[in-house]
Amino acid sequence: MNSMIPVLTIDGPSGSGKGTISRLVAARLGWHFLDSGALYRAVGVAAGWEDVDLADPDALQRLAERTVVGFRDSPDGEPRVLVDGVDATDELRTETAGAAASAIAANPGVRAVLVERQRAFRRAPGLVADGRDMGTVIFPDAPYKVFLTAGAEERARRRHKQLSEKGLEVTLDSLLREILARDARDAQRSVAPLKPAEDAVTVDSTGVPIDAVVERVLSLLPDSLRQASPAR
Ligand SMILES: Nc1ncnc2c1ncn2[C@@H]1O[C@H](COP(=O)(O)OP(=O)(O)O)[C@@H](O)[C@H]1O
Ligand SMILES: Nc1ccn([C@H]2C[C@H](O)[C@@H](COP(=O)(O)OP(=O)(O)O)O2)c(=O)n1
Repeated sequence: MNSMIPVLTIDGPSGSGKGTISRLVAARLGWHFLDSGALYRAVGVAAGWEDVDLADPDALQRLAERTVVGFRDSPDGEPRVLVDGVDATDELRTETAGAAASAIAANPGVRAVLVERQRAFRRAPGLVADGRDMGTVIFPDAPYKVFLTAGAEERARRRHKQLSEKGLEVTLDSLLREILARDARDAQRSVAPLKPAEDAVTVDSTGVPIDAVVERVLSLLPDSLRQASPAR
């Protein structure tokens, strides 16, 4: 039965390290990985391509229904994301796509379309799921839940470094403003707001190196699960 397959949820605000930590933990465990934000970002990018009005909830829901998102492994460990068959990985990682995703994600119709698609990622031997509502809405029965945080200035610095390394020039100030605006919108929306699940363990990664965060998260799982087996 699907509910027998273990899930580790990692929710938190932008730049807290969810994607990085989730991928590393999934690799250590030999589990699958769900980047749920990529699904919302893909609808945002598709809206730009098809000129769909972000303020039209029905049009957005229909767009979410027909947008096909695929993930393909890549040698650098960061999976490529295909939107309707087109590799849109670089476009998806921009702050413009993040802001569009955050706006779209407040739409209950869009969220409803994506629920079952996200649950389909739960496959043996296990799943690490990264997002905003993984522990609260999508996998409420997950046995392991983390709420990953870090101070807003540090998150903005991390994002700034990440984008600069990709050759994208954005000022630190504008990134901090965008991150704070996105935090507020994601936490204040009425449907599936960003908040820790009641049974989540909060991990503050401010000033904590990536490998130490990975170990902290892995320490929440029993030894028996920490024996890596290849993901299928
Ligand atoms: N604990 C950490 N310390 C320093 N940098 C980190 C840490 N965790 C993540 N990062 C870096 O911060 C950036 C944003 O991380 P990411 O995983 O994309 O966050 P999120 O998925 O929560 O938005 C990446 O460049 C990543 O390497
Ligand atoms: N499970 C999720 C995942 C993302 N979202 C929305 C809200 C976020 O601001 C955007 C983008 O999410 P994503 O995780 O890709 O963004 P960050 O990497 O944290 O900056 O999508 C959501 O509402 N629910």
